Amino acid sequence: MDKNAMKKMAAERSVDFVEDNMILGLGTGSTVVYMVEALAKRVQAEHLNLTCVCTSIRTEEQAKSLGIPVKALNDVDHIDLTIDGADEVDANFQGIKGGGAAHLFEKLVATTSTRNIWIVDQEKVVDTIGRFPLPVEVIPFGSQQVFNKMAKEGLNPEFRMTADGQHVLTDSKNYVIDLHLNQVQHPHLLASWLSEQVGVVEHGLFLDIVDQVVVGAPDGVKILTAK
Ligand SMILES: O=C(CO)[C@H](O)[C@H](O)COP(=O)(O)O
Repeated sequence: MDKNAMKKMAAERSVDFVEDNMILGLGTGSTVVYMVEALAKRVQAEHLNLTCVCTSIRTEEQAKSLGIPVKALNDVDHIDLTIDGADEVDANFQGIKGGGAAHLFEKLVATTSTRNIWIVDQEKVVDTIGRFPLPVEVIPFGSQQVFNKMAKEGLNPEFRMTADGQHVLTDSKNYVIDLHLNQVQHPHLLASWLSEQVGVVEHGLFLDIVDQVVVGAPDGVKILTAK
């Protein structure tokens, strides 16, 4: 089955968890695009009263264009539920995000949220995270020095560039360094090391954050719940 079809299945199922009057976090990425479309249909059909907090300019534009009410993270006092995509997730519900360079806002919204649901296709459920390059957002000033430290640690860093050779910029106008690790055996240790580096704004290790994972697979949608 095509990967996008599996993403769409998971995305459409995930909006069943949305309840009237919720403050809802909306993630970023191609799976989230399907989720926002499905959400807009429910809002319209059931006249749901929702307040949504978006994790990127892209998601905010889509939500607004479909008539979904949006507020800034600073303007809400809590978030009930956040639905987001992910790049990889293991059996312990530890994951990697940031393939769309939105992990800083995504982590802020996720850690404000009472509950977090990820929507993925089955290929993203892995034994050990790290095959997907780990995104790290860094400020442009001195980023080459941060890169050099990562290289010295054996983390195989690579600046994320556009097709025409420019640095990919996050919504906060920062750079992204992708770490080619192949596998992350000790995610908490790596997360601590990265967080200690001056110039690092946020990394894409999302540890102990997600509560449920909605997985699109050829034989249907599976809902995994954290132990
Ligand atoms: O973390 C993210 C963006 O920063 C995305 O949620 C993640 O990259 C998954 O994207 P997609 O749904 O397009 O596969």
